[in-house]
Amino acid sequence: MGETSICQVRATVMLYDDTNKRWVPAGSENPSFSRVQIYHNAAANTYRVVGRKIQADQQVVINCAIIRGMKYNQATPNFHQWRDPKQVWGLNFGSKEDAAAFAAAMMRAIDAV
Ligand SMILES: CC(=O)N[C@@H](Cc1ccccc1Cl)C(=O)N1CCC[C@]12C=C[C@@H]1CC[C@@H](C(=O)N3CCC[C@@H]4C=C[C@H]5CC[C@@H](C(=O)O)N5C(=O)[C@H]43)N1C2=O
Repeated sequence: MGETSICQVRATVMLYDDTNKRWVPAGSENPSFSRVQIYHNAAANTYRVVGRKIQADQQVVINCAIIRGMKYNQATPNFHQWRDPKQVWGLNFGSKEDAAAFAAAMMRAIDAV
């Protein structure tokens, strides 16, 4: 057990390719939706963002720790982004409601770690 999901949304997970200054879909060439969740490990009080492709292979396309002091940027109502030590992640949400729910859970997690 160990981890509980505190939110689940649909989003296309993007990575910023700093070399070519462009966003690329995580996990494959063509953008497609993933089920993105925030997991909480109560024992360790850690949180992470995990996303799996919704289509067949359930490929994990993001597995990113939420760290203290992380800045979560709600660039538009549908596109939010943040930096981890290695790269910049972007989420293109399926709906503004999903975006708002994810942002609320993300900001709770950032405040809690
Ligand atoms: C200080 C810092 O780190 N700043 C970061 C942001 C940040 C601030 C604070 C805390 C954390 C972070 Cl991460 C920063 O500015 N970053 C992070 C890497 C990329 C970027 C740099 C330049 C470009 C210019 C344009 C802008 C951009 O990317 N978009 C505009 C807003 C939504 C727009 C929406 C969707 C995506 C889907 C594809 C592309 C498109 O719509 O076709 N696109 C966009 O074009 C998207 N950029 C960025 O966000």
